[in-house]
Amino acid sequence: MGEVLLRVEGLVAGYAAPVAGPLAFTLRRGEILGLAGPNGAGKSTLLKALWGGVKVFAGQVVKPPGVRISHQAQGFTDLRGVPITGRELLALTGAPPEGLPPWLAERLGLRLDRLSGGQLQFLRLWACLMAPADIVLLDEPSNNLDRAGVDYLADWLGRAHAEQGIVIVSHDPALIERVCTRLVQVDARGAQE
Ligand SMILES: Nc1ncnc2c1ncn2[C@@H]1O[C@H](COP(=O)(O)OP(=O)(O)OP(=O)(O)O)[C@@H](O)[C@H]1O
Repeated sequence: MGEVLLRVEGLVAGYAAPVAGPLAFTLRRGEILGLAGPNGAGKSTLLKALWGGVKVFAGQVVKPPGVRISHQAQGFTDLRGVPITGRELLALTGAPPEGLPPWLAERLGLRLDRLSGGQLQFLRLWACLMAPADIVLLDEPSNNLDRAGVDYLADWLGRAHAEQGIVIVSHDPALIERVCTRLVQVDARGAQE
């Protein structure tokens, strides 16, 4: 069993008021954990709480010292007006381009606003997934991706995650089924492993 990267205990999170939890799970290196549940159950909020992006009302998130987290949020912090290329975006997060699908590798020299929505989504995912982080949090990674993109992502996750612990929120049951080593159900009444 891999080293424990994250221990989540009785986590209740939200904004002005609590909206999600309690959630409890342990994440180890080499695991891909899926957070599943209906719309509005609080999956994205709980994911953000894992790195401190929303308010924690109860419980705790325990990480060993020095553990680094990378988070790919739903939606996009709009960099398309900024004159940087895909290659420069990867350099910003420390993600190597080696291993990118050919249909994206050949466009790395283009400005971000020259990429399609799906190409940009895959690039953002790669920038997050391949950054030097121990824990990777992915919120709806298959949004905007076509079948080839989802297949490439799923194959990559299936092969290359031994060094990391990954948490995925997704409405794509096929992706969850294919890549997750474990599932945690989130619902309005609470969430427990
Ligand atoms: N910035 C915010 N401020 C206040 N409430 C919010 C905010 N973002 C989300 N919420 C509320 O928190 C609750 C949980 O939302 P969240 O997006 O975490 O659920 P989810 O399970 O990820 O939903 P979905 O599957 O639809 O993406 C919802 O009731 C939502 O309206």
